[in-house]
Amino acid sequence: MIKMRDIIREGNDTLRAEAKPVQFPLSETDQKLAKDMMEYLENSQDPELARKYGLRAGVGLAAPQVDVSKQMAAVLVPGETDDADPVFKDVIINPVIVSHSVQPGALTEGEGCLSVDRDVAGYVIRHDRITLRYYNTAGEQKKIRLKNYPAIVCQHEIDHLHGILFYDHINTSQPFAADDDLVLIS
Ligand SMILES: CC(C)(C)[C@H](NC(=O)Nc1cc(F)cc(F)c1)C(=O)N(CC(=O)NO)CC1CCCC1
Ligand SMILES: [Zn+2]
Repeated sequence: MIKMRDIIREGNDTLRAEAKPVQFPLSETDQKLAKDMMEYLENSQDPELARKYGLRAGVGLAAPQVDVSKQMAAVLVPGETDDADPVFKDVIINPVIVSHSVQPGALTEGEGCLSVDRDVAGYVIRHDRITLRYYNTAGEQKKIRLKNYPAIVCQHEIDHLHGILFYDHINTSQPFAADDDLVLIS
């Protein structure tokens, strides 16, 4: 199972590398990686297991964060209540944002990252809505439209595949600058 010690932190060059596209059909190794990454998110969102193994509760994890420079990321956005279905759950492979809203969106609380052990305040300016094309582990091509929180999570993970970290999108001189059409997502 993936533990916090397997997650690389700022300073590790893999976090700033351009990840390689994944080949299909998935190798045994890549299948296991996809499974392990999703299992990390599931375990980390279970308070008992998170405490037992010292896991930070995560909604997304990209392969470069476990030092594998491949275009693969697990996303698990939970539903409102414990028994509700997840809002979005999949391993996105070779993802491409094929279109997006002109309108920007940002989390009101800013962002953090499993690979960044410090707080960086400010609005992380992203697209409020995206159309995402990706392959799942079965090699099926998917095309989905996401908005608000799930859209933010997927953009955060896709950034990791291109060596981009969340604070690269924060306005350094005015971290909380917001033009009037910015959608603030809570
Ligand atoms: C960095 C961390 C604070 C752990 C962040 N979690 C989070 O924002 N809240 C959260 C956690 C849950 F488990 C369930 C839930 F609904 C909300 C996160 O997982 N990430 C993922 C990451 O670092 N991927 O590389 C950072 C988020 C910032 C915006 C999108 C992803
Ligand atoms: Zn991250």
